[in-house]
Amino acid sequence: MSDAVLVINSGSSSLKFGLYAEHAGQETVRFKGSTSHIGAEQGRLVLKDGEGRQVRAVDVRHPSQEDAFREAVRHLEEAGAEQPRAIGHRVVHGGPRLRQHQALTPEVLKTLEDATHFAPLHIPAALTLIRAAARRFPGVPQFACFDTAFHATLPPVASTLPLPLSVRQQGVQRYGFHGLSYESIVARLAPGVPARTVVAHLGSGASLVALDHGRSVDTSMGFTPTGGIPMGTRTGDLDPGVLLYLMRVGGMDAAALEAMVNHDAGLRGLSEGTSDMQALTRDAAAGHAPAALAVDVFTRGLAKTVGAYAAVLGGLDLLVFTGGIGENSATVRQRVCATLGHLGITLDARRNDASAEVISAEGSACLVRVLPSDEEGQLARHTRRLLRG
Ligand SMILES: Nc1ncnc2c1ncn2[C@@H]1O[C@H](COP(=O)(O)OP(=O)(O)O)[C@@H](O)[C@H]1O
Ligand SMILES: CC(=O)OP(=O)(O)O
Ligand SMILES: [Mg+2]
Repeated sequence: MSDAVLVINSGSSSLKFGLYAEHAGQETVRFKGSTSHIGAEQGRLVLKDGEGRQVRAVDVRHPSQEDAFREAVRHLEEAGAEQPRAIGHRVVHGGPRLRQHQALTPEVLKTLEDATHFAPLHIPAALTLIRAAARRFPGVPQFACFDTAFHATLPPVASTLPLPLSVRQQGVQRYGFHGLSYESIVARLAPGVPARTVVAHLGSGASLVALDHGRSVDTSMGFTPTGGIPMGTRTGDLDPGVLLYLMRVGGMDAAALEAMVNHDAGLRGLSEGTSDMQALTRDAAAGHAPAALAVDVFTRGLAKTVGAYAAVLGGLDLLVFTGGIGENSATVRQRVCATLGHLGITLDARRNDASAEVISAEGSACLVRVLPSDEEGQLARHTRRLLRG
């Protein structure tokens, strides 16, 4: 029987997946793929083999995550992938009772179902994928890895929201997300994780974490992945008075507000068009004022959070950029770092333009790095560990 582990990372608009085998105690990629723009008119499915060679690249239209999953499995099989021994799912939010990576038993599934109101955008999608995978691979054990698990180390001063006790007792608190991504960065830096590190995960969803010797001590997303810094289509933190105003004066109900703050806001709302950072930085450079404003609001939110976390950590030794924007946008990194000179950050422009692994200048008091997020590798490691019990 194969020892392959299939991992499924469903994000807000993409599905990333991978098949991993174990060689000399290390998880190695057999295949890795992604499908983008789920729900949009046109997306793209890309599949690569273990050597990074592209074995598939096709235009696709996937109305839902389930369609994307079915197609991903079809392409994997056509490319010669073996049947998985176990399946690991990234689950963004498990609510207050599911914070540890674990086997998906019927009880755990029920607990996840009961937590739907904690993350109505994420939990139903995760449940759909788990059920689709169970139908497609009957009898193959499945495991859930939660984005929130990494943030179990948040001290009460960071996890507590300033709300009455009766509300806090319901589990309304800061959970924090992108935990698998942060953990992959810590693993990459180990054993030399500097004492005072900030990681900025900048993808469709974006958040930052303050790491004290590699442990999460503060993070920008809160009760849901809608909070924190402004994102592609999400507001990030917002004066609660705005929501009350829109309910009273705009007549908006919970569903309308949920759609607005998650899908029509952030870069998309500011630019009155796209949420794609690559297009926005290009349009901003060409003098398009709404695009320039969108980039400015995004980078200012980022810089302010890095500054706040330097205060929490008592200084900063290392700043890491990761995620689609963090790994690719020299403009965003340059804008953020330009306002952080007082923390001892100096960028090397050439290295930044090349997205080199170290982009700070020689002699910069704070190191700045660009590192790839490896949520899938982290999923594979956890899944195999859990499979072995
Ligand atoms: N060269 C680039 N310059 C700027 N932004 C980029 C570039 N390449 C990708 N991005 C941005 O990365 C984001 C997607 O990041 P990713 O981490 O893949 O997202 P997801 O959260 O869906 O996993 C998009 O907003 C896209 O615009
Ligand atoms: C937590 C979250 O926002 O996930 P993603 O960035 O994958 O949408
Ligand atoms: Mg993501």
